[in-house]
Amino acid sequence: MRTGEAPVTRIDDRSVDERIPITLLTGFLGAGKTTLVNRLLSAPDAGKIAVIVNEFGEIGIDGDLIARANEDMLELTNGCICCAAQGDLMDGLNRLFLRKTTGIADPSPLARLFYTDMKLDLTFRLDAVLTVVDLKHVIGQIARSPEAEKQIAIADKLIFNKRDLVDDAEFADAVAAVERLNPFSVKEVTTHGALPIDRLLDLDLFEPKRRDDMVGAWIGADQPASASGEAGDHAHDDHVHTPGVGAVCLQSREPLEWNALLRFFLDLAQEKGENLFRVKGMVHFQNVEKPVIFQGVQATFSPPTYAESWPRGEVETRIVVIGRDLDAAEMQARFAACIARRETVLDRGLGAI
Ligand SMILES: Nc1nc2c(ncn2[C@@H]2O[C@H](COP(=O)(O)OP(=O)(O)OP(=O)(O)O)[C@@H](O)[C@H]2O)c(=O)[nH]1
Repeated sequence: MRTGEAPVTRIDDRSVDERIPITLLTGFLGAGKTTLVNRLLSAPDAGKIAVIVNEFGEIGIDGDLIARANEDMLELTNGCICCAAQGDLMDGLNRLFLRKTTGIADPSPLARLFYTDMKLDLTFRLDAVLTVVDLKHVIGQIARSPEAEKQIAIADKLIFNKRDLVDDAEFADAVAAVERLNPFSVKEVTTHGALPIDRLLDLDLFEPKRRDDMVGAWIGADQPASASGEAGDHAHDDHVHTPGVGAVCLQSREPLEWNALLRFFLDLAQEKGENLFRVKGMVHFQNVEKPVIFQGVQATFSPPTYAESWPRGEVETRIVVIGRDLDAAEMQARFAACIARRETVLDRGLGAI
């Protein structure tokens, strides 16, 4: 959905999603992306993976660094996934790993493509945006680079790398600095990108549809409330005015009204523009039993889908908004206006007459 367009609700049949999963790997210069990809490709259970190393039109400077450890590995050094999808290149391929060469690249245009390019959407699904974080240097990178902030803000999973280079105090400071930008994403801590394949691929964290067990993690519902920087029902004073990049979590146990929430997001997308990075929501709508997954990257929203069940069985709307200079108090006030008005006994009685 682009700003101004109404989304179409669709119900997914998860059992028949045979699209090729794409993992988008991003992270600042030298964070450890190549190291991680090398490890991944050497894993005996890696299967057939294509690695697209570059952004469009760039020279493949990293190509030689990626060890051809596995004969099933396919590397597209100047690849465009749209073109690749048309050839036999993709035959038998079961995974595609997209590795951004440039450490300062913004991953959001590509993520948005999955909402807007229907041809791409037929063949591929974006599994997750993984952002590698250099624990040693991330605080300086956040201070100097808006792109570094954005890469962290948009991540579905943050991979804190180079644990060997920081002591416990530096580690805690770095994690705190990153969590201020994106408190809700799933996290891993590692050295030299040494993570098992099942913690990197097939996570279903970008737009959870296939794995209900990931929905709670996707929306940060598995994390303690004190770490979440919530607005909504439980606003914390220290998160009400967050300059720079930050997250606001809106929550409500009362059901919401569809049109009002839609208006809320259309207005937010219009007002914030480029400064709105990511929206992830699991919404309890009036007269709808199942949770509705509602999410977007910048002003582009995906069609809402249903999840099968509520995390921990708790029926509660939880929407995470990540962006720059968000006014949590104002957002909370507007969000409160989206709560559906209760039908009173009298109203129902009158309706029956
Ligand atoms: N000590 C230590 N060094 C690491 C770790 N991970 C990666 N490195 C080193 O950090 C340097 C950069 O790693 P790369 O994997 O090339 O990083 P990258 O993100 O691909 O770098 P760019 O392509 O420049 O963006 C290399 O010298 C790696 O060997 C780690 O966990 N600990």
